Amino acid sequence: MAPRYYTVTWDQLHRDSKALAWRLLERGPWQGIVAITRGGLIPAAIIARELDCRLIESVSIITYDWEKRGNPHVAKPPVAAGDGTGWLILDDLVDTGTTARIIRGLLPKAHFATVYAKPAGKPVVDTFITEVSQDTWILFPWDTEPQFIAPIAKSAAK
Ligand SMILES: O=P(O)(O)OC[C@H]1O[C@H](OP(=O)(O)OP(=O)(O)O)[C@H](O)[C@@H]1O
Ligand code: HPA
Ligand SMILES: [Mg+2]
Repeated sequence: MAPRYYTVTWDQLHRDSKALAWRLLERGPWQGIVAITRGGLIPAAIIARELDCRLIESVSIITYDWEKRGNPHVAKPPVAAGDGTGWLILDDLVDTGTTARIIRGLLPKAHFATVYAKPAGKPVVDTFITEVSQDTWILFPWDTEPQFIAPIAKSAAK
């Protein structure tokens, strides 16, 4: 288990993805978007809407089984983006940078952007919005649900 968690709500993810879209607008125009499944799909949908981009390619790179990192495996390479010239690659976050390095190898000329970044991944991402510390695990809204939490007075008394 990670020492600390950073919980991201749907509202916050929407706001942060729109903030990323503003930054990326200045860097365009874009031929199309490459979404890294699965985590990149929702930021990619939000940003595609803001940038008025309708051409979406997907790449499937499997690196983690929950918090456990394994050997990265490209389950689906890009087919439509050439060497990446003019294309925008989107993922939810960059952590160790492993996934980013693989996608950069596949699409060396593309611009790589994420909503969140940890320090080890910053050198391999071109644009991001929010940085969290390396020992923080980001909990995305699709991994959580609202639930009862004990009042502070009760939990502090233990
Ligand atoms: O910088 P890294 O250390 O490579 O970590 C970042 C990657 O890990 C997560 O994907 P994951 O492999 O968990 O797959 P998922 O998107 O399908 O959940 C996340 O969505 C990034 O793609
Ligand atoms: O902090 C994280 N949160 C969710 N998925 C991840 N995959 C790598 N790091 C993370
Ligand atoms: Mg992913």
